[in-house]
Amino acid sequence: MSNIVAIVGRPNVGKSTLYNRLTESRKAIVDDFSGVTRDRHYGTSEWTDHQFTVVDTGGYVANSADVFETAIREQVMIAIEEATVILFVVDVTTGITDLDDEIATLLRKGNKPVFVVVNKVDNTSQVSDATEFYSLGLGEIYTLSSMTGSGTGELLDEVVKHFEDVPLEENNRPKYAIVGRPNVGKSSIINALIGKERNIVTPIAGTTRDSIHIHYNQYGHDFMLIDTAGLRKKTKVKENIEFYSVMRTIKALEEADVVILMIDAVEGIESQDINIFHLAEKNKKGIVIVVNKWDLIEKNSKTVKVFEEQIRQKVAPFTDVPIVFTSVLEKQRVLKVIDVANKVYENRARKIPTSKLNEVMLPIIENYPPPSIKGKYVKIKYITQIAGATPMFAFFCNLPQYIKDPYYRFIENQLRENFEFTGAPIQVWFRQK
Ligand SMILES: Nc1nc2c(ncn2[C@@H]2O[C@H](COP(=O)(O)OP(=O)(O)OP(=O)(O)O)[C@@H](O)[C@H]2O)c(=O)[nH]1
Ligand SMILES: Nc1nc2c(ncn2[C@@H]2O[C@H](COP(=O)(O)OP(=O)(O)OP(=O)(O)O)[C@@H](O)[C@H]2O)c(=O)[nH]1
Repeated sequence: MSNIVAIVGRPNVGKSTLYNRLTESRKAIVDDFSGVTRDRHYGTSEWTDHQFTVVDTGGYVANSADVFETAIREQVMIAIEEATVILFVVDVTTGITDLDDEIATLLRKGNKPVFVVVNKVDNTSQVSDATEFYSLGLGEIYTLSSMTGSGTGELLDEVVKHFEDVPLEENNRPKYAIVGRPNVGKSSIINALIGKERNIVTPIAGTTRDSIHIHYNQYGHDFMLIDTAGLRKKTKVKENIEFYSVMRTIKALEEADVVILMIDAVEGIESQDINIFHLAEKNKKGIVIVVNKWDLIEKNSKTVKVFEEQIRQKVAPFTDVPIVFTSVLEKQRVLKVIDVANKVYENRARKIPTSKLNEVMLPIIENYPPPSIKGKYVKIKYITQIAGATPMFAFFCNLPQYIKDPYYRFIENQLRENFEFTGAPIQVWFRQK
């Protein structure tokens, strides 16, 4: 089950700074991905063996003054519905404002754990000022400085206590999540697949508000579809549609084995799509990209190639991902999506016997050994696939610390060229032996 920590609060209290602080351990990985520096309001974080997703609501609020209070109120409501834990950020330098009071009222009515985070407590002399925030009526307060990071550890120690344990698998059927921005055609493709049977499908497990699991068992296929469609009716503020769908998407994505990311052919791949892609990649999910509404595109013999190249450029470096062009409206290639998702599911579960792995990879390494550093040579002795849900490989060698990024990439590419892992993220480690 996913654990989502939502950061709420009025503007300028330091939500983004806290968000950056909480996700910064991952920054090095995130920075590897080119082209996604802005518009990133959610990321993964870790604390004492717990992994969770942090969502910064701040970035979603509209600039215009007349919608923003409505927007913030709505966001708090969405956070109450969708998050595991809510961090309510307030500012010690301003004290309690009217908007803080209003947010507190909503949070008191909600049934989710709320942590009052009194930010900008940069030195101990401000700690006593923070006691004012007890009057919000939300229990314990946590003073911290997002700028320096002091106090975040104490907060996270308490936050992780509210996380749900990973539940037993509800079954071992493959789980495919259909995700994508609003209006891209998620409901349409699910309807095309399930047709009238949809009506007799009942949501499985948890509340009806959770993402809906649909059991698909036709034409020799047996899998679960996780549906994130149909969220638009719930919110009035345009920006919150995005926020809402992000929360749902994170949940669906974490539950899935393969993520079917739908992109609108007319709008092309946008930063939100790329963020979802990277989130799926970081979570080691299989990925299929579906370019829908292909009927609306004027095509010539090169169009598919051009589209594919543009998409691969944007999602780089993980480009070994299948792309299917569909028109759900004209029922084109809808079943192909499922065939491809099945293939990716297989690829993600693929196990290469150690003997085969060494037989193929050792000669390649022999021909292109890691470059020597300061006259020292890395000698790779043998390779083995590590047991797990996703493809992971350990390369045993004398000087693992001398292996640099380009060589990791080379090895990954060689694994992909010689074995079939299309759509599945691969992890490669060099280990001392
Ligand atoms: N002194 C001090 N300043 C801080 C701290 N955290 C954030 N700030 C400052 O407060 C200002 C607002 O911080 P943001 O993180 O952008 O606030 P926000 O809540 O995300 O704002 P919106 O995006 O408008 O919702 C910035 O100038 C930060 O540098 C802190 O711990 N101490
Ligand atoms: N031209 C064209 N229109 C499509 C296609 N697929 C879906 N649409 C239309 O796009 C609109 C949105 O489709 P939905 O299936 O509701 O999109 P959604 O992704 O479920 O939207 P949310 O519920 O907001 O998340 C509808 O009017 C569909 O008829 C397609 O392949 N071609």
